[in-house]
Amino acid sequence: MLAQHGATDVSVSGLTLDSRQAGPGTVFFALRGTATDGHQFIPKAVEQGAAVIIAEELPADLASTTIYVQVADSAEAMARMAAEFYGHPSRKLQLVGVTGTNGKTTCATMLHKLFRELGYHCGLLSTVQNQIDEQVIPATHTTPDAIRLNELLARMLKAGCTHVFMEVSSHAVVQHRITGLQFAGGIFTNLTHDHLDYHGTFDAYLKAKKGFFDMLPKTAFALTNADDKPGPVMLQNVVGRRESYSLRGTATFRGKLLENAVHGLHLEVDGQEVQFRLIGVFNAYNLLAIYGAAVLLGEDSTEVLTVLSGLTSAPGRFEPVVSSKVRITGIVDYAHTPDALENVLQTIADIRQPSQQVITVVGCGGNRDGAKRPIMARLAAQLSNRAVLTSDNPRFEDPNDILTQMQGGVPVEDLGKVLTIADRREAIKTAVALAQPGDIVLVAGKGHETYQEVKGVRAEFDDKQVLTEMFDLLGK
Ligand SMILES: CC(=O)N[C@H]1[C@@H](OP(=O)(O)OP(=O)(O)OC[C@H]2O[C@@H](n3ccc(=O)[nH]c3=O)[C@H](O)[C@@H]2O)O[C@H](CO)[C@@H](O)[C@@H]1O[C@H](C)C(=O)N[C@@H](C)C(=O)N[C@H](CCC(=O)O)C(=O)O
Ligand SMILES: Nc1ncnc2c1ncn2[C@@H]1O[C@H](COP(=O)(O)OP(=O)(O)OP(=O)(O)O)[C@@H](O)[C@H]1O
Ligand SMILES: N[C@H](CCC[C@H](N)C(=O)O)C(=O)O
Ligand SMILES: [Mg+2]
Repeated sequence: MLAQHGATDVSVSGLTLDSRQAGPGTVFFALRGTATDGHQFIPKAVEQGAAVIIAEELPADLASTTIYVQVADSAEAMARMAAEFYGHPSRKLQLVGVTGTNGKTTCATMLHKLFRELGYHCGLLSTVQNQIDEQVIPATHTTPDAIRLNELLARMLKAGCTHVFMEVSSHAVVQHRITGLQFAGGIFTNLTHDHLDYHGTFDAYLKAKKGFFDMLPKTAFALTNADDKPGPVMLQNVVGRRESYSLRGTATFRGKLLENAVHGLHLEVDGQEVQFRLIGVFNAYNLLAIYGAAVLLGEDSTEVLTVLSGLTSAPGRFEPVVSSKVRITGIVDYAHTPDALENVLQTIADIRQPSQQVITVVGCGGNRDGAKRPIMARLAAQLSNRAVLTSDNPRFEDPNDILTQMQGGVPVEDLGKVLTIADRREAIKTAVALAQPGDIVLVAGKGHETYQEVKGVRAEFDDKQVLTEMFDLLGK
């Protein structure tokens, strides 16, 4: 705290970072955002009855009935106060965070399913949804802001949860959303190209992820992917227990790929042969991470593998869509980064029959990292027999501008394979019409999402539903 004006004792009814939510008795935190500066809204929060204002800079005119506290970093102060206000729920839970470019939702969701099957009450905080046991609480972010996060953890604790599995996005680390939490463990999946619009450089992105491991206490485990180049970096100077998993070399948890087939992965894990329902080498890594974390949390390795072998992945992650009306296999996948798209297309190449053609529908989100657009289009064109470039969530950008940037990445020799159709429904329809019996249509980028966001408006759109509709149409 740098300075304080006003009374020292006050009863607080709630915390908020948004002046529009401020009411009598609330504490309003003025945050410097990316679009606007919360300090501008201090008068509005006071007008709405906020009892306390926490800010990096105080206004010249101070209201006599309000307490003003000046701090060096409002976001950090908010996170610490939120943990305190909600009674530090993280200290009474086994809280495990998963970070990395890809695989967070898969690992967190499957850990939640696993621990439910093992008989625990547990919470989940993920991109797809938050959960208390099977009760679903909609999610707006991969990692909620510190106030919502601590509030959810407190609810989970009250509901009897012993374990909580959560995704830790790089935005969350930088914005102090997880500051003040006590983790029992941290998992690193991998680090590849994404979010460079926000972090500026790959190095800054790496540092953001590393920030999570640096805050782990001595009692926590830090479990990293030894086969991913930045993996070992995550463990540098970590005070917690340093653990790793690998498919290739020495590590705490070792796996060996025996078969990657259409019916699932066959792996040897710590000397035990297991058949899993998930497909793709990338999922072998996810499974090893989940297994390792469960063992580090004290579970029996054989029991963990037995339960894990029967589990399916998170919604919209390599999810098959089939119809009795046509002999085309649809796959809906949330691949929205170059690495994810390459992995998914490589997985399809590994498991398909030579006669099966692959038709890929893909777009890139607006108001997000533009540098990944030409790369994703190139990968779609090179690794598929046909590709239909389309819109993802254009947000506030012109869909045609995004598509022009994507087209720029298609190699000249692949141009003949590529169609561009801005309307996602039409794009899926065209891909299905191009497919011959036996072929595979991959619809990438939106996975579980049930909307398409255009100019701030979310219209209903579900890749799985549209694919099914198109299959039915073709089958008529
Ligand atoms: C880029 C980013 O992370 N933005 C987040 C950030 O918003 P911001 O910095 O843009 O906020 P701002 O609009 O500039 O406003 C600044 C402050 O003024 C306040 N304000 C604003 C208007 C007003 O009338 N009154 C008022 O008090 C705002 O509440 C805010 O506290 O802080 C907000 C409050 O926590 C978040 O909702 C918002 O997430 C936006 C919606 C978002 O799209 N975030 C994405 C990029 C994100 O966080 N993604 C990651 C996952 C990424 C991954 O896949 O790895 C995630 O964890 O979800
Ligand atoms: N371990 C992995 N390595 C590389 N790619 C992966 C891995 N796991 C999943 N993927 C791919 O990335 C996509 C997103 O996976 P998932 O949702 O689990 O990641 P995430 O890290 O939660 O993503 P987000 O940052 O958007 O929340 C999947 O649909 C799949 O294509
Ligand atoms: N967590 C990612 C999700 C991207 C999903 C994709 N469908 C898009 O809208 O760009 C992000 O916020 O960048
Ligand atoms: Mg996620």
